[in-house]
Amino acid sequence: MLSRGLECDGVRVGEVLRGVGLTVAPGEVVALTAPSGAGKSTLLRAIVRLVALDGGMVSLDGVDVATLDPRVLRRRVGLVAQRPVMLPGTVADNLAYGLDASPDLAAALDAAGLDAEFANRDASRLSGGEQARVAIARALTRTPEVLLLDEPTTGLDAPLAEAIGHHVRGLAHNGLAVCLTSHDRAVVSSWADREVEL
Ligand SMILES: Nc1ncnc2c1ncn2[C@@H]1O[C@H](COP(=O)(O)OP(=O)(O)OP(=O)(O)O)[C@@H](O)[C@H]1O
Repeated sequence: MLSRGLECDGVRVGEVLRGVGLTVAPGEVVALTAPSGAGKSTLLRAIVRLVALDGGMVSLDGVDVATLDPRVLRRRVGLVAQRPVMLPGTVADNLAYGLDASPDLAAALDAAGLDAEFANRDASRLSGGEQARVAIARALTRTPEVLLLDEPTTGLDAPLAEAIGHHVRGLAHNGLAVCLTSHDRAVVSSWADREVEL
C-alpha cells in the first residue's frame, strides 16, 4: 500500500469496472487510457465518491476514502469533469465558491492558462475551452493533493493544451499527484510520466 498519494485496489462498479488497480504518487502525472465507454470517468467519479463502489477500496495516504467527510475528500482530491459546470456569477465567484478565505485568484488563473482579467468575466458566457480552464483553476484554489483531470484538453487548441500541460507538470513537480484521462496520444506522451490502461 502507498503511504502517500492515491491508491485504487480492486475497484468494482457494476459491470463497468471489474477490479481496477491504480496508484498515483505525489509528484507524478499518470494517464489513464482505455477505449471510449470503458469506465475512465466512472473511476474518477468513484474516487471522489460521486459513484458508489461495489467492491474494492480507494485510499488516500493509506486511509480508506469511505471514512472521510466527502467535502474534505473533494478538497483533497480535485476532480475536473469532462463537461464542467459553471456556477452563476463571475469567474472569481466560481474560484472562491465554498472557500472560507479568498483564494489566490491570479495564481490559480495563471496555472490554468488564463489572464488575471478573467476574474471579473461572467463565467456562463465563456467559451467551452475557457470554462474548461476555469474548472482547472477552481480545483487548484482548493490546494488539492490529488488532481483528477477528465479529458482536460477538450475544446482547447494544441498550443493552449501544451501550455496547460506545462503548468500541470509544474504542479506535479511541486508535489501534486495528477491523474488524467485523454484520447489524445500527444497529451498522454507529453503530459504523463506513465500510462495505465484500464
Ligand atoms: N454508477 C454506474 N454504475 C454502472 N455503470 C455506470 C455507472 N456510471 C456510468 N456507468 C456506465 O459506465 C460506462 C462507462 O462510462 P464512462 O463515462 O466512465 O466511460 P469513459 O471510459 O470515461 O468513456 P469516454 O472515453 O467516452 O469518456 C457507460 O456505459 C456508463 O453508462
